[in-house]
Amino acid sequence: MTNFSELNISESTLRSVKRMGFEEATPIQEGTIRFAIEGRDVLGQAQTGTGKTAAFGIPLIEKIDPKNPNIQALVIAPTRELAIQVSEELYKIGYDKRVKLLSVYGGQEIGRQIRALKNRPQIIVGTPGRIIDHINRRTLKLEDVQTLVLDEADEMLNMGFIDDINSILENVPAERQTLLFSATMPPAIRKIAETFMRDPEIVKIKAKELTVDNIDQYFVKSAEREKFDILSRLLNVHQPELAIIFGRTKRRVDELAQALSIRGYLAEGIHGDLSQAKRISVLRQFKENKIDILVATDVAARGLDISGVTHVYNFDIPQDPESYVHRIGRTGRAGKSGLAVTFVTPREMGYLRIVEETTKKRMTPLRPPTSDEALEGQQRLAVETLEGLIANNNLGDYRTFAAELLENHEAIDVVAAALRSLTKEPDDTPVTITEERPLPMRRERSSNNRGGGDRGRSNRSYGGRRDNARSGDRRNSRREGGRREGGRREGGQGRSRSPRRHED
Ligand SMILES: Nc1ncnc2c1ncn2[C@@H]1O[C@H](COP(=O)(O)OP(=O)(O)OP(=O)(O)O)[C@@H](O)[C@H]1O
Ligand SMILES: [Mg+2]
Repeated sequence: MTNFSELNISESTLRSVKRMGFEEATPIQEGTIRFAIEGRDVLGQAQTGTGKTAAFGIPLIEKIDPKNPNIQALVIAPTRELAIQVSEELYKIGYDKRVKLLSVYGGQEIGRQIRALKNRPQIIVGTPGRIIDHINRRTLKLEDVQTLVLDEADEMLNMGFIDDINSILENVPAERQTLLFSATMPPAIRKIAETFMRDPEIVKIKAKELTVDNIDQYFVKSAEREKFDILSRLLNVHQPELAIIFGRTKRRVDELAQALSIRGYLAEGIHGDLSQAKRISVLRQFKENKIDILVATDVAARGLDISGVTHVYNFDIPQDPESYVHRIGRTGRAGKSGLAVTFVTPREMGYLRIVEETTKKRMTPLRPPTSDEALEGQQRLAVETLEGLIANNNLGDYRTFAAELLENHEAIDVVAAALRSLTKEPDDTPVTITEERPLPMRRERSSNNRGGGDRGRSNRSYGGRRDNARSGDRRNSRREGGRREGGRREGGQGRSRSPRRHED
């Protein structure tokens, strides 16, 4: 591990990085920052959640000349959410240097952007379509751009932005530095590198697997129509602090989000058909923990960095392994642990094997919890809640009523009733989930070389218990509109929690 101070970074940026809580550079940062600061073109590949944003963000900020009021750097990101996220991170890195930046993306009123552009930002972060729009309107002057960044390059290709990128590049000086970052490196990215970059330094953080080790990966084989009930039970057993559920289509996302809400979970969906304001507000609620579950399509969640996502559920198995890597990469970020569960219908098992071959990691089969186990998960949560309240020793007047109850009833009945009132019992309210057609049949490949890195654990029945044991800092008061207040840490000390409610 390298300290940032060994990377030839200015004092002001060092201060910012320190303020952001970064102690040491991650491998991709260590590998790329030096070259990028020297002015070399860099192609960086590293697993999801390993700090690629700062890997280009730090050298980019370093290169900005504060006295030059022109646009000196252009960062292209595939989606609005990512453009916002990247610009927020760049803002933090450039804070001490007082770098001016602006993000431009579709859906935002263009007139406002044009006015903001007149404030002379030095860095532009934007989505391809809107950048081109501004180029055509001549509201974006790119003659002075010295650094060009393509973030999430693989996704931009998937989204068919190649022509847009080509035409943006025609408007950026040829004498420039190009930084390209991606979590996966399909051949098309290499081709881009050959076309757009000058003798790039290729920094590939070798990982045994494409996915990080701190994500436990499971799969559930299930008929399409049983998926939702299994999902609800899993949620009750796992009790995720923050979860993202991926669906294959927009309709799927809408239906899932609604069905989960009907069953009493704090869930919202995001996908490309929602207005930009709605998407941003849903994301904000999720980041602020006002909702527990984000239901999303691939595109809507790509690259999002939301700290504290503990669980990812692939309600539909993704069509290609790269999407799988990106999806589950929303958890297990910055060294934290995470859990991923992929639903797969029997016909789709071939896809699962292809994912495993690509990630070189086997998924552990997960037995769907029974409804009794799901109930037990909720009961355990109620027990923890009570224990937390007791540990807090803040029961004041309740003692009088407790004594009254105990005079008339058996102690065990009183406690059982208290637990029952705190337990979210299985909810069978009918919901509508339209059946999705399975992916086209794909024959399973031979499985004799399936990397068995995970084999030793495959007899574990399911992830719930284990996860229960480590989720000491999850919140307990969900879904109950504030009835739950206490909780217990793994080690037994209680601590208070503020009640939460669904704020719509
Ligand atoms: N050196 C560091 N020390 C601690 N945390 C860091 C460091 N660098 C980045 N982080 C944090 O790690 C998280 C993940 O970083 P980032 O979003 O840049 O990952 P990424 O590699 O771009 O992932 P993805 O492939 O999913 O886009 C962020 O919250 C970021 O602030
Ligand atoms: Mg990223």
